[in-house]
Amino acid sequence: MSTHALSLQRLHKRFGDTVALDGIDLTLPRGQVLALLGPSGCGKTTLLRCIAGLAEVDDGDIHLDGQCVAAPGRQLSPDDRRLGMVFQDYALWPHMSVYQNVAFPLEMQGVKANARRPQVEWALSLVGLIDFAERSPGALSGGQQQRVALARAIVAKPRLLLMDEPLSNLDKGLRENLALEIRSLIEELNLTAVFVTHDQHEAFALADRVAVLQRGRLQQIDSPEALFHTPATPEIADFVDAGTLLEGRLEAEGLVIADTCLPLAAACGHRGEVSVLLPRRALRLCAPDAGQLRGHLSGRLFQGEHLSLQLTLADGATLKLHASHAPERGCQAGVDIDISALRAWRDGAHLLDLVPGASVTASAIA
Ligand SMILES: Nc1ncnc2c1ncn2[C@@H]1O[C@H](COP(=O)(O)OP(=O)(O)OP(=O)(O)O)[C@@H](O)[C@H]1O
Repeated sequence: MSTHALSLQRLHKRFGDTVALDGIDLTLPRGQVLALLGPSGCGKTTLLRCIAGLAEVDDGDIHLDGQCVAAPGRQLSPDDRRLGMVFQDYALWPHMSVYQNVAFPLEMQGVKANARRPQVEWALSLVGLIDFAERSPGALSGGQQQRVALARAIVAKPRLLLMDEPLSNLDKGLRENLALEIRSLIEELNLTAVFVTHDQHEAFALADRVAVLQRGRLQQIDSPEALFHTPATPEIADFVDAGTLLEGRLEAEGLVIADTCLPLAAACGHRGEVSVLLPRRALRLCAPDAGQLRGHLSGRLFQGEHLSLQLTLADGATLKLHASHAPERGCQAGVDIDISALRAWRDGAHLLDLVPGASVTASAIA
């Protein structure tokens, strides 16, 4: 039997001329949570719908626990896939009580009323809503309604939990709390889950692994930490807000960014235009004349644990960095760069080795 709860091979899906999924391959081990992350229109909802059985694949196949549930000419119905689903807009039945909503999947499976009760009570207790069983969904807050949807999704002990933007209708504080609750529920029940989001914070908070989709293709699949610290392309770096992206140039003398040459400790084979990622952790605020780059503080946001800063350089480029102290907005400041933490690509996709660990001093280009 397959060790993977979910396995997708060469998945293709078109809508007329639009290629929604363009050859997706991925596997998900049992007990893991996978986020499908990407910009609007990248294909993440289509992928979730194909897994759920709500859309048919054109090519490729989908296996759940080693069982083929979708392939050209083979399409197991959603009910036969034994999945739990949570939708962005909760999708609760307004004319049914909370209890009846949660009991519904069991009823569909033909579980007798007296056998349903302990399972429904178990699911409602898990989401902290046992005292709300007789209420109608309309008499609950958004967060409570999403918990009911979660209880309904897990009540029949699905082999895979699918969630479509489960937190996006909730306000920030509630989103964080519910993310923590969902995460601990998933761990407690050892569930395998796939969820769709366009918000990297939601993906990072809930997932063990994050799959980034762009234009129907899987661009990178990694842990949240690896995705954030080692994005595979500038586009992904930009999407997960991994720092500042600048256009630069590799020359014999070193890496040129914002008219400043950062000498590399050893030569990098490539010469020419590059995209450079400067993660916040690579930039340290210092006195105006002490760093390799200098500019004025154009943004300064107090965020509790740190200040979130923007430093605009003479050429108009703006660096994003964090600091614990900073002068007021408008003041001049310098930035010290840890070149070993930078990433650079040529042609927008080919990662270059910038010689990690180099310690640099900068020289201005005339
Ligand atoms: N039923 C449909 N008919 C025609 N085109 C569709 C259909 N469903 C999706 N598409 C197209 O397929 C592509 C992928 O859509 P999909 O909804 O999967 O993207 P998404 O990443 O979930 O976007 P969003 O975050 O905006 O929901 C888009 O170009 C979309 O317009």
